[in-house]
Amino acid sequence: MIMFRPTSIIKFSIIVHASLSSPATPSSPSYIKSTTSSYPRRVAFTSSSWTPRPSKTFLSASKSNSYKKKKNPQSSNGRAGFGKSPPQRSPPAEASIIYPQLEAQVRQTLVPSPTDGTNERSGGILSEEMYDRLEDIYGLDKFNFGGVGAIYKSIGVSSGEEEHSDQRDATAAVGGSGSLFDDILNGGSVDRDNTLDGLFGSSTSKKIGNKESTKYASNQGYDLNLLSPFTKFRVLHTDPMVLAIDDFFTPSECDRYIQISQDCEEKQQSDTASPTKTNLQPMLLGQSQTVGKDSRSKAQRTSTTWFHYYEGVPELMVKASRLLGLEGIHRWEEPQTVRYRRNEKFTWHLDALSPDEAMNQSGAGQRVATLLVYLTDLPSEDGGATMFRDLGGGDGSIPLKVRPKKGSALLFFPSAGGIPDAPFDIRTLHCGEAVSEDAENEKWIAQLWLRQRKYTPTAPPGNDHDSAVGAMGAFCESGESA
Ligand SMILES: O=C(O)CCC(=O)C(=O)O
Ligand SMILES: [Fe+2]
Repeated sequence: MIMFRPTSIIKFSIIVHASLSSPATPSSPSYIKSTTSSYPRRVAFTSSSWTPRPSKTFLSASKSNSYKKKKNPQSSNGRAGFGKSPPQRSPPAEASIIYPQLEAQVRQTLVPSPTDGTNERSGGILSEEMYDRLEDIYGLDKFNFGGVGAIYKSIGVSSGEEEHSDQRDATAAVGGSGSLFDDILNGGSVDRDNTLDGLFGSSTSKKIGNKESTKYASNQGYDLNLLSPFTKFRVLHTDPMVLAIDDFFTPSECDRYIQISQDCEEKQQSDTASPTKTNLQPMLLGQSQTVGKDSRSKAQRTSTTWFHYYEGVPELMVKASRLLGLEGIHRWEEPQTVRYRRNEKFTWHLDALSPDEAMNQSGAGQRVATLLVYLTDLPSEDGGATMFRDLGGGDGSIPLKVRPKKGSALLFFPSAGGIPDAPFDIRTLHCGEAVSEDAENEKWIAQLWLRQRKYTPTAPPGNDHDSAVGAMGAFCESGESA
């Protein structure tokens, strides 16, 4: 069965190989299960209530025009520039069966990264253009707010007057509207100029008052500005943007995340403890359970996932929020670690949620950013790369393969920036390549998804964002976890 039809852009009768990675509270108290047999189960999702309006232009294409005034990284080397068609691509056969090739119009919006720019090398500084794109397309106006030679964007918390993204999100979560997704689901219309604001929960129609701003700021309890800035960016793809941040985690941070996950596995296997807010033990989920409450999203991955208390992973919460320039952590889903043993993988999927899932879960909305941190190194012969089927690497190779590099983070945006009025960017179709049978290391990643608005965690039991403030504060002060 054809699962996704990019050809039907206009009447977007979506058939999604539905969200494959949405977390869920496990339905069974037995957290360890090895049910890999039903892979890959393909289930069509058809939303009759959701029919985006026709659209003639592509968001990224229209955004592209403004960048022509600036230094266009594509023009210098004769590669496809904004608005031009990249070379024809032949995606891997396996993915084409499930997800047909992108339609020509959509392919035109793929803008590969330059091969000769400084951003290609690890250690490069993110260019002004990239900051602009992060702000204009993805709504991140304080991205990384620093860096040697980069644009300094401080996250101020003292005035009480500044309108922060999370504060706006909090407003939206308690009744603010005007978001693209609200609009799509309600069958209304949305002004193109408001689309990005809505997408990222930053509707200006309901501004938050000074009083609430002050309260929010003073409750924060940690200062992200104390962290030294990230400096090692690689722009792996320009549009849609895929970034690597090579100085995200230290090797010891990587090791600690693996260790706490493994410890928990041992304890749960020997039935000596289960996760509680006191022991902060992460919760280990079985394979098929990692992918959602609903039957649409079963068993696409053969890896194992742990859900962590926010409080138990302050490094991740602090660094992720600092990278994206967020005031608070309330929009992050449950932090996760994932282990892929030899031969394990995660098949082609989109991280964006189906519209109904996005509107459930306490109105948290769509997944707007995926951040994953590689906790182990895997050389190319060992497999385990994150692969983007329709994006090209800097050398023109397809698919774009991101090799796991210990401590390096990968950031991309599953929903904004694609086809206007569609809640996900189908160009970000990706997978976790199988780890080779004889690979030296297992592949481990830590992972976070950012939602449009405040998210209510469901696991481990009693998990909540606010409890992490103390641990995050301690980490910000000392640069080390407590
Ligand atoms: O493991 C990877 O490289 C990708 C993981 C992923 O795409 C996901 O968990 O959604
Ligand atoms: Fe994914």
